[in-house]
Amino acid sequence: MINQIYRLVSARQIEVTYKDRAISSDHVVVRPTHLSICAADQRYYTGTRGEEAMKKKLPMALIHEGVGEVAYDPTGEYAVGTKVVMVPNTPTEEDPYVAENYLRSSKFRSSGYDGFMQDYVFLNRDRLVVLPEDMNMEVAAFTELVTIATHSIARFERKAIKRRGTFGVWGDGNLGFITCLLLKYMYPDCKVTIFGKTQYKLDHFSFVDEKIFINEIPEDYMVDHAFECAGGKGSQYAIDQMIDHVHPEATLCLLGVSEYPVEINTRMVLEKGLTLVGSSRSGAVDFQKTVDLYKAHPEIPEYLSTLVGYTQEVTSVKDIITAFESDLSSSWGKSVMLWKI
Ligand SMILES: NC(=O)C1=CN([C@@H]2O[C@H](COP(=O)(O)OP(=O)(O)OC[C@H]3O[C@@H](n4cnc5c(N)ncnc54)[C@H](OP(=O)(O)O)[C@@H]3O)[C@@H](O)[C@H]2O)C=CC1
Ligand SMILES: O=C(CO)[C@H](O)[C@H](O)COP(=O)(O)O
Ligand SMILES: [Zn+2]
Repeated sequence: MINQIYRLVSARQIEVTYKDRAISSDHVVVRPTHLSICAADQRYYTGTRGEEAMKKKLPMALIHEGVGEVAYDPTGEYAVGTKVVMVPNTPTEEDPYVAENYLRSSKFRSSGYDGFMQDYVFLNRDRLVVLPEDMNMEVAAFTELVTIATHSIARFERKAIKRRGTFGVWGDGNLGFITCLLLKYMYPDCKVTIFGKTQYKLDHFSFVDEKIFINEIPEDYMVDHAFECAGGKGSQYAIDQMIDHVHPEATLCLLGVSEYPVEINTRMVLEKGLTLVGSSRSGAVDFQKTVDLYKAHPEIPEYLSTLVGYTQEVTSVKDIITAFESDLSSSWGKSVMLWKI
């Protein structure tokens, strides 16, 4: 069949390409219905990802956060119309120690490989997770971002010392919101503090124990462990404060992506015996865990609906451009494309 793929060819320029795809029993064909824009997509769309990466990875279809409905499964394992979340990472080998999202051989959609902006997505059958039938699909669209927090907390759990009294999360945006929320559910007895910059953003964090402006942190305020969800230029400032405001032997989980190397106060990392744990992307197991969490706690998707910031019906390339441009000027939440192209 002929599939249409909507590829970014240079900054702010998207073109349609046509690709002939053979249907095989290895693949499930999914029709995307709701696609959500990630900060990483915006770095490619605006060209701020850096000249070298743009040259190396383009042209490619953007978007690695998305859900859809099964359009065809040659084996009949999935019924037509089944609502699924799509896993953007495609591993090509297995390793007994290294997770699929850290294997250099893995192919990650919208980072050198075509993302979900296509008429149909051909997925290996272990690259989709069935969603509850009554799931809010605008929320489900950014499940991939939720899996980033799921994955990072799982790494934290394996690597940190066992004290779990207080957590600090730096970054009052999407990932900070999700990380605070999951911490509250995974460690119900712990105190979670959000460290942010903007009152109206912090107002959305109704479920945390404390909200603190980053320029008003009391000198003696300490947490057991900290998560960095700021990214960009904010990463360095956040990591600096995290180092100052954690107890000795804390674990600092780093999630924010920065285009430039950030300076870290290694003297204090050494003196306090801190563990820095970086996390990038996620794997199929994190998607299954996240969907299980949605099912066990239906309040989680309800809280997450606070993050649906902007929705755009997409029936043309012009609508895709509108969605990306509007996302750039949106001050809160995720932008979701209702994929009807
Ligand atoms: N590791 C991974 O696999 C993934 C990483 N990411 C990355 O995570 C980062 C956050 O993404 P997302 O939440 O969607 O982006 P947002 O822009 O929604 O959130 C970032 C928030 O952090 C705030 N901020 C900036 N500096 C600081 C600071 N020093 N202390 C506290 N808060 C600060 C920003 O405020 P303001 O806007 O006012 O500056 C903003 O509200 C990005 O870099 C993104 O690329 C995303 C997905 C996966
Ligand atoms: O958003 C992400 C995962 O959800 C990652 O930050 C993103 O995949 C990083 O990739 P790239 O190197 O292409 O920016
Ligand atoms: Zn992303």
